[in-house]
Amino acid sequence: MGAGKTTVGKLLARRLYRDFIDIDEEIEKAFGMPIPEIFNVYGEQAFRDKERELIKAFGSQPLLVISVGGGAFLQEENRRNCLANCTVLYFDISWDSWKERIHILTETRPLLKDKTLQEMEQLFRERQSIYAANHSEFRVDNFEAMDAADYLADSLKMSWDIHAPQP
Ligand SMILES: Nc1ncnc2c1ncn2[C@@H]1O[C@H](COP(=O)(O)OP(=O)(O)O)[C@@H](O)[C@H]1O
Ligand SMILES: O=C(O)C1=C[C@@H](OP(=O)(O)O)[C@@H](O)[C@H](O)C1
Ligand SMILES: [Mg+2]
Repeated sequence: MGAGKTTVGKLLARRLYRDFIDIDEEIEKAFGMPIPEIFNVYGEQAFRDKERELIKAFGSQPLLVISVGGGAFLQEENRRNCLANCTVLYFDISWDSWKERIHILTETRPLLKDKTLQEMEQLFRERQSIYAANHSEFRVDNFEAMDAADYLADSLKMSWDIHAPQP
């Protein structure tokens, strides 16, 4: 969480002339309230169930750029659906860079609320092996959001050119 998936995803979609879907935003629309409130009122499991349902629905639609929340890949079904139907880009960020962003994340990410820095680091490191299930990794540390979107759009276009079926 906080690696820039939503921010960069939105910009990338524009560069690729595709619609952008943020699964968290869709979950908020479905419950009619922001994520911290969903966690408070309905609990994390209800959030995860809706997340799974929406990833399955949007993930099978073509020509979208989709941002999923940082916890989505903890569910095997989400990993399976995304890897089968989508090109999965992992936004990798170093602990040192991420640490600098924590203060802008804590209000809106319930999983970071009331955690010590040490507990956050543990969560951060535990999750890295789960994110190894991807098609391509992108180290975000040294990129401004616009530059990240430019870089990813160019890389994707180049790989589509290379892998396009020959006439
Ligand atoms: N490349 C970047 N450089 C610096 N700050 C960024 C970058 N990408 C996103 N941010 C900032 O980090 C915060 C989290 O970004 P967000 O796109 O919501 O991440 P995610 O969807 O991965 O949780 C936002 O305040 C955003 O403005
Ligand atoms: O990592 C997580 O478990 C979560 C990440 C958040 O999305 P971002 O990765 O977009 O912050 C959001 O889905 C929710 O707060 C839970
Ligand atoms: Mg996001």
